Amino acid sequence: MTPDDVEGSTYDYSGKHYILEAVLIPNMGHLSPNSACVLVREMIDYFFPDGFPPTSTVGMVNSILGMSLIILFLHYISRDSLPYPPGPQGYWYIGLPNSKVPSKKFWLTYTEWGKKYGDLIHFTRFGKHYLVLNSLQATRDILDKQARITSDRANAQLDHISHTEEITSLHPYSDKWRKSRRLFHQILRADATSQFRPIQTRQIHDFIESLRSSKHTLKDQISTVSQKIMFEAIYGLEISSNRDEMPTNSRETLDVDVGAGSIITPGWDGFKYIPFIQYLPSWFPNGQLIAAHRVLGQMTQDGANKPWDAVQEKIADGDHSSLIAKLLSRTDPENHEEIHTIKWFGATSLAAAADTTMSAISTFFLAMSLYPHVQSKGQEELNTVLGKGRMPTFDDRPSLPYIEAIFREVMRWHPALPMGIAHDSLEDIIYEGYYIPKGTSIYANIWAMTHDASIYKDPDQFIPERHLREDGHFDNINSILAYGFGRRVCVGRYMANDTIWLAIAVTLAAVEISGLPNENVEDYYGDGALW
Ligand code: HEM
Repeated sequence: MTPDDVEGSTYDYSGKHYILEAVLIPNMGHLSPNSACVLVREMIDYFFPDGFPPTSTVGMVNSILGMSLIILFLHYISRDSLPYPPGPQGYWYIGLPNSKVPSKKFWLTYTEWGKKYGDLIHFTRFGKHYLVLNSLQATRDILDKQARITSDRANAQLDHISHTEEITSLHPYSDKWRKSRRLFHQILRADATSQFRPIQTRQIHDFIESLRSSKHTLKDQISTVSQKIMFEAIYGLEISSNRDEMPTNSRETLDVDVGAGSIITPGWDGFKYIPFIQYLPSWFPNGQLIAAHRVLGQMTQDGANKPWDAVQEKIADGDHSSLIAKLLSRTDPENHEEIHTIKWFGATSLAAAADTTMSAISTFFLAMSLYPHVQSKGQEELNTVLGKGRMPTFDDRPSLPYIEAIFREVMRWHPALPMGIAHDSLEDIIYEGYYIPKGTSIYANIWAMTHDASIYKDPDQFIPERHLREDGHFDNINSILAYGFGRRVCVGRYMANDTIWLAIAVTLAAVEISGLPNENVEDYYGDGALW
């Protein structure tokens, strides 16, 4: 190789030592891809003069050193000489250690870190890059405007063991996701969700009855109504409570998922990227995580199979009334791919809807308990518009602006997924002079955005009035940040809007909320991401 092979280079190519020198110099952005290839080829020649694989011990040591340097070199040239966004520094390869990765109420920590690092916070874990976006502007620029390259989901070897990749919310950006999302859209788009309103109405009225008589905790009852709506709407199945075998299964699946490195907590899935981790024996540090993924895999499968089998039994008995049965009746029985999509549409609906809906309704109860004057104002509006004793219906929604404002404030005050679900980047991104490498997990800190004091005065206070405008209009429902961004925005948001709005309106019309019974307020506004 001659100096001409490397464009604009100032190196002395008289000996092979230039390779080491080049590798150790971080700013390699001036190299063209061609020149980089030539350099890598030269490095291979240098470290493997007798060919590959090496036959002696010295050759083996040489090759390990050589491969490490080549990887380091490729890493540096891909940075295009721009810095990563600022963020907490970790150790080589390990990146940020466990003890430094926020796990409890992590959205608060990232909001606090934003004061030090700014709107973009970057860190690494085991070679995986993480980026937290603390401002709406940066989120719109990266997740909305660049949605074509920021709509992937992380997918590691362990996700095959846990089968979580079968859940639509966790599908990589692929044809499989597109097909599944199309099915969701067909059933849950704005003008289709009214089909579920009779179910939502009946279940929410039953919930009010249970509030008066049930011995279960309030949280259990809220969880029950959230799950009952989904089981009936999708599978046509009646469950008795959230402690039934089927829903408990989906609840526990989520718990195990969080423990096993869920992608709703930035950095916690980092260990999944340790090379060959799926082959570690269980006695090895982190080896138990593989076992946890196997358990998760069984639970994920059960969560999909049990309601599916129950529907098949109903179909065999001649009952074709459920949504799943209707979808199957339109599908060629030989089209196994389509049937698989329908099956996992059901499982995803349960997993994605139940706890998010529960979180929002719990937040409403907490707010009414802490802000009794808001409750009174809501009840006054209901009495004035509907007359005392009449239960609100979906048709009343446009004439109840204060109830609408309470709903909007619930969604702002404590979003169910305060940092959404990570979007992974499919290409390198340069933003505001920073380099965001391909494969970065990008989190929108929704909580930081809905608590931005420059937009929401006294953001920690529950103030529905902030949503009331003089012209009487509300922002489009799609502006609710709690539903996420870009092409992965929550596809169930219209159904969620209906359930949560009706639960708020009917509860206010029917019961007085005064202090939360027998439970710690923190249970409603707790450490978990979902509630
Ligand atoms: C309070 C209620 C809800 C909230 C706050 C919520 C929030 C979210 C968020 C933040 C995401 C991730 C968006 C992103 O990646 O940027 C999401 C995705 C999703 N949600 Fe919801 N959700 C709710 C209810 C529901 C319901 C009722 C359903 C279904 C019936 C549902 C189905 C889904 C699905 C399938 C996805 C994955 C979309 C995709 O990856 O393409 N959600 N949701």
